Amino acid sequence: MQATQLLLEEPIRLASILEPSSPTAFSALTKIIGTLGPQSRDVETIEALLKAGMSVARFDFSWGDDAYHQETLENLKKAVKNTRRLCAVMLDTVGPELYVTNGNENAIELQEGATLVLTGEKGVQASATVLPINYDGLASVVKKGDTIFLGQYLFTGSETTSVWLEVGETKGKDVVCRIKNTATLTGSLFTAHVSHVRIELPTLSEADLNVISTWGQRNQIDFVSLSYTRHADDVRQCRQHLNSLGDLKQTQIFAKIENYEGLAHFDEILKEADGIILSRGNLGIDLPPEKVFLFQKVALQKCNAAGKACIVTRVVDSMVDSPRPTRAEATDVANAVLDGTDGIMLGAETLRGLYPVETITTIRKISAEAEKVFNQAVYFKRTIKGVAEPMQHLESIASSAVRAATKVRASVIVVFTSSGRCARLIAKYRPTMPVLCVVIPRLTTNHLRWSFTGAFQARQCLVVRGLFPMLADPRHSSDSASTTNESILKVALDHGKAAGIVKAHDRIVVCQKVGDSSVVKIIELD
Ligand SMILES: Nc1ncnc2c1ncn2[C@@H]1O[C@H](COP(=O)(O)OP(=O)(O)O)[C@@H](O)[C@H]1O
Ligand SMILES: C=C(OP(=O)(O)O)C(=O)O
Ligand SMILES: [K+]
Ligand SMILES: [Mg+2]
Repeated sequence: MQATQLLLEEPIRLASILEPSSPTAFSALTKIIGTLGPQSRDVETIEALLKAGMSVARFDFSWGDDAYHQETLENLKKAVKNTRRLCAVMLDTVGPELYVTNGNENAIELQEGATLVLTGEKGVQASATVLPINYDGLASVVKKGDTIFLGQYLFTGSETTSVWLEVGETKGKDVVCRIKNTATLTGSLFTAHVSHVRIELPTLSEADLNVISTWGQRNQIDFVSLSYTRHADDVRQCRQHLNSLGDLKQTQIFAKIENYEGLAHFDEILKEADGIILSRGNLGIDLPPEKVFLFQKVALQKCNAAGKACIVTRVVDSMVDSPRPTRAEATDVANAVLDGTDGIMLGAETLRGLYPVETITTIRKISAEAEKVFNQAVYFKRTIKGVAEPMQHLESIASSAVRAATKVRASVIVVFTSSGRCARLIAKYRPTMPVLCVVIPRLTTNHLRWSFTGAFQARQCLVVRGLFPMLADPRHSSDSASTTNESILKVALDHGKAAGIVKAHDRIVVCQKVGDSSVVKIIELD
């Protein structure tokens, strides 16, 4: 990254860096996704997570059943009502994940140099010499010398509860491995990762399809995070399934790039998906360490150029056990923001970590500091250069809105939208000020019943950097007659004032349609 990427007024007095930053509700534009589980599923904790800045909750079906995740979601809904903060719901699929169920949950001590058999045989109890794995084809896809990584569910890779195995020989469904480091496996589920090997299991398993049709449909999920996406076809298949479930045709698909194969087909996957998750947990195992940074920078640049949201995962693993991150992790978060990420996803840190709320607060503060020195001018020039001309009207309007807001030092951009499209286009240009998205409901019918659009579209803004959605009152007619808009604009500004981002004499930029034409207005508040 060239030095010009940093907006540092030279010479910056190092002491000024230490001045405390003003804590405001919108103190970070970057979004934070928390994976909810044992340490973060009670109403009180979830309220604290929302106040700390979590705007999307991930329900990972790799572990926990329908009832478990339903109870957590009911608590999330209570917390949303109590705090009046919107939160989107993301359903994470299991996919072709390799895992070992440790039924009796006894800790398993593994000694370096000893032998361990991974078997595809059914009905085998886990022990320190044999582990039953869910994929009976493993023995036919691995060969002598291959590396297998085995960690507890939502492993962080650094702890002593994960182990590296080297494949010796295969016998029938058994893979005989040598243990390369002493470790203790704990918990009821271990996940395995075999480098550079194609696991012949469907990306959407039968179980996944069923979870989407039942839990997903019942709860009108905003996102599916599609684990181990390897091809664009995987996304198309998921889209087809969602479309067959009525309302879920509005659900967005975020493809998780978790291995080499997904990386190799990144461009086609990005075209097909609504967003991308750089699953650095598994990807970090599949890629050599020295290659991870470059993949992240290139992948983020491609997502930014496409105007699609991209999320980076597994950032502060040490906060599973500590109230502060390591300096390397803190710098990693800041660099992800400077690389252009829309959001940060937390896994073990919020699911089972000791400090879930502190983790969210830490991510928000680091993101806010990095956003202050994000060189939007350099980013804007590079992004607009990448857009073919003649530009689409809406792209021109959106980029003009951001340019105008930057030049007049607006405190906020207000955008009216029903689909969220214009808001996402504005976000593509990474404005330095928050974007208040006023989502206007539309009345639709599926010929069986009437319903309003807008709820999905508003919550789906919660994963895009800088977008802060609010649902306009459906009583306002959704046509763009300017009188209606003025009253809605007033409501939006009141919302902004309440949140502390708009105050008297501020300049704001408004993006809306008046009659048939899309306009960008600059307003001085009295
Ligand atoms: N209900 C509305 N009132 C005023 N302007 C609107 C409304 N809906 C969309 N717009 C404006 O229309 C243009 C197209 O935006 P887009 O997000 O594609 O609209 P929609 O979501 O309705 O398809 C943008 O300038 C946007 O601000
Ligand atoms: C997000 C990831 O996947 P999961 O947490 O679902 O294992 C990852 O591997 O980083
Ligand atoms: K998963
Ligand atoms: Mg993963």
